[in-house]
Amino acid sequence: MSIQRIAVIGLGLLGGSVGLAVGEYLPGVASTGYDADPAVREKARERGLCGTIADDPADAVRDADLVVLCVPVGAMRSAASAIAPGLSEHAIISDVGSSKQQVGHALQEELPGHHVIPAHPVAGTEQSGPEAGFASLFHQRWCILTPPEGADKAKVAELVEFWEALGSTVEVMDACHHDMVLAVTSHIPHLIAYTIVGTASDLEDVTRSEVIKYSAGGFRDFTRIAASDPTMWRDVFLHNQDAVLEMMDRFLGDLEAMRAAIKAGDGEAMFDLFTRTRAIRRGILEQGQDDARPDFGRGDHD
Ligand SMILES: NC(=O)C1=CN([C@@H]2O[C@H](COP(=O)(O)OP(=O)(O)OC[C@H]3O[C@@H](n4cnc5c(N)ncnc54)[C@H](O)[C@@H]3O)[C@@H](O)[C@H]2O)C=CC1
Ligand SMILES: O=C(O)C(=O)Cc1ccc(O)cc1
Repeated sequence: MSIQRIAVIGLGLLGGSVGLAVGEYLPGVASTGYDADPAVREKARERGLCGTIADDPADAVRDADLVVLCVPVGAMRSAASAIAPGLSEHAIISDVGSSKQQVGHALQEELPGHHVIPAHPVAGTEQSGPEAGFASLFHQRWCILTPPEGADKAKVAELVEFWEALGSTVEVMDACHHDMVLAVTSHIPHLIAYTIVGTASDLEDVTRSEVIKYSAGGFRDFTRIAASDPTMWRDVFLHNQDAVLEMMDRFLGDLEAMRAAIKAGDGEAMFDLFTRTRAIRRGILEQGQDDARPDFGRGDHD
């Protein structure tokens, strides 16, 4: 592995997991971490999330071969600007942000002449903060790289090797395509969960307490997703606006069609859709991609 020193900026769920995974699966690689919040830096030292925790962003990235920005997508630009004075010319600057087009542009604008290769490990939980990370988060998960046109192929290969060492399978994709796919598979599902849980909590008192009491079913799964970090998700919707709006319009059209089917008593339309969606779920399980691992997201991974 040509990457010998890495820097992790932002030490929450993703940054903490990257730091712990490097310690576990790349023990020869030196890691330095930095977080803008001093309380997070303190917790990161306590948990040993990285070999060293720096108190200054430019110091954190000095001599690093790879810098991974693990901050909310709305903070990527300022994090990039803060590390700029310490960056080596040869360093790869990457990130883990959930949306890619705007993040990629922000990083390239802030760091002209540097090797910017955005990435998105499609791996996470509803938890956040420096206590939430665990080394195996990226095992058997996709990591999508969205290198800009003209990116150095050798640097892309180094980043592929890094994510594979952490247990991921890497796919290279255009950033615009990434944002469209993730809008429908991740961003809109989160929006639906936030909305349905909000709708339930707006019900009158008696019904609301019943919703909580009987939430062993599908609603319970929505409450897990709706417990996800508000800052992170606000930023995703602010920075993947076009793709989310496009996919949302399609979804609202389909929801409207189901409303019409229910109103018309059209059981066949319902049965057809439910049969199709059941086949999709079975396909996911056959590929071994079910995220509902018994210990998934319960914070007991250390
Ligand atoms: N939570 C998840 O399941 C997943 C999140 N992501 C992406 O990973 C990134 C981080 O998410 P999480 O780790 O979940 O969030 P988190 O809230 O657990 O951690 C983010 C950390 O960044 C720090 N931070 C904020 N601005 C900063 C700055 N300018 N400089 C240095 N530190 C700063 C915060 O203090 C916080 O400790 C986001 O871009 C998110 O979209 C990607 C895959 C999964
Ligand atoms: O907790 C869940 O179910 C998730 O979907 C985690 C997740 C959140 C954001 C991402 O960009 C990728 C994965």
